Amino acid sequence: MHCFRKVTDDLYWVGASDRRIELFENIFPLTKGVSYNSYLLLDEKTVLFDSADYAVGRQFLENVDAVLNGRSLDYLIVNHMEPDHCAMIDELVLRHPGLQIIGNAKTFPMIDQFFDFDLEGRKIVVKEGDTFSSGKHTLHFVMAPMVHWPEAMMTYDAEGKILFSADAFGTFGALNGNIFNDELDFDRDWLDEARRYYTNIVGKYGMQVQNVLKKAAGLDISMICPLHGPIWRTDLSYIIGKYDLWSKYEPEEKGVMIAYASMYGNTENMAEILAAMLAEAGVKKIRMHNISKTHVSELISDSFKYSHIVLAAPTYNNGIYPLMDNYLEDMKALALQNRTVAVLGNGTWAPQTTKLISAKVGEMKNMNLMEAAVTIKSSVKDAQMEELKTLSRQIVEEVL
Ligand SMILES: Cc1cc2nc3c(=O)[nH]c(=O)nc-3n(C[C@H](O)[C@H](O)[C@H](O)COP(=O)(O)O)c2cc1C
Repeated sequence: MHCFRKVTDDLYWVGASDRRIELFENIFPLTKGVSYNSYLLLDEKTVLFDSADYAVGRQFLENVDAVLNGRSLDYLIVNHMEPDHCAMIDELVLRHPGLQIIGNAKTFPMIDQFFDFDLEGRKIVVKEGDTFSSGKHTLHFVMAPMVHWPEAMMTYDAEGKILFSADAFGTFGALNGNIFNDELDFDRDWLDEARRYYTNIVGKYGMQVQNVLKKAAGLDISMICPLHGPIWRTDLSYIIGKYDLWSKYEPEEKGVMIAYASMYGNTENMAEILAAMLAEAGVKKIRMHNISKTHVSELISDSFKYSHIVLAAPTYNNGIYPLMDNYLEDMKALALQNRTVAVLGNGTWAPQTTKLISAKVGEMKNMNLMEAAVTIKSSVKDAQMEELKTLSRQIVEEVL
């Protein structure tokens, strides 16, 4: 049975949520599930904006059928060809033989790659600035290349002042009946997952996001309909502001994230000592992670959030402890920049991590490596307490 919701007089949310999914993209743990949003416009012509993941296909189709209420589906706009939004295209074509598909020049080769149905006679190819009239509504197409796939685009409904933003402004998290941002407490319940979604999925493409934000600034937008998570119809500047910060790789908080790896507790002890020193000096925004227990997607999310990052790890077979190495590779791949980083290393016979971690951070863009790194041999002794005090003092001067 259907569970659609009305967005405006003639626009409906026909998406669905998945709370059974363990891993998004088979990588990212989802403790709160995810929603796949799809929107159906009942104008003189009927227009569907994107479809949904196969996992929620039945609910999605029931919602679409219920809103169509006997009408046929005339147009499908494919803003994004990632399978979590396009998996149902062939099913829609089967159910609505006259369906026309609107996409850009990069969309249709991908449809051919993912599906086997014949596109002949169904394609409407649009480019930047093109418009399409569904009756009362004029839809404008805004290309968003590499946010976060090459074919990504957005559709702007000038009458409703609505931006269908594809994956931009989306977040992890299933919807709970409430689909509008003013029906829930985004800052309290959603922001962390929104940041984790953005930084891990889109984070690498900050420059492309900046380009799209500039285009969006020229549009009169009163509602943003993303493909995941809540619809924005109030306080749009809040989420646009977050996207602006994240895509410029600017921290949200002046504070310290301490990410440590430790097998036997000695590197952990060094990290705890530094945290206590910072707290003693009045630093309130300190976030500690044992990276063996925290998923790397959360580490990335907090790395984007805080201004200062402390990395602590033991030496492992002359290299960096593997999970720390993986986290550093991810940080580099996602183009994190503009952070101040301090390194704490450990080793029992030939400590290498201080040097090796510093070298990896040095390969990243605009990273400020603090000189006051600390190396211990197996465990913290009095001499390193002094070095930790020096490092703590320097961090405190910058964050307070
Ligand atoms: C598999 C393995 C490989 C290691 N390789 C090195 C090494 O190459 N160089 C070194 O100095 N210590 C090496 N160590 C020792 C640890 O880095 C060292 O004991 C460190 O103090 C452990 O810190 P923790 O107490 O935080 O786990 C290795 C330890 C293990 C278990």
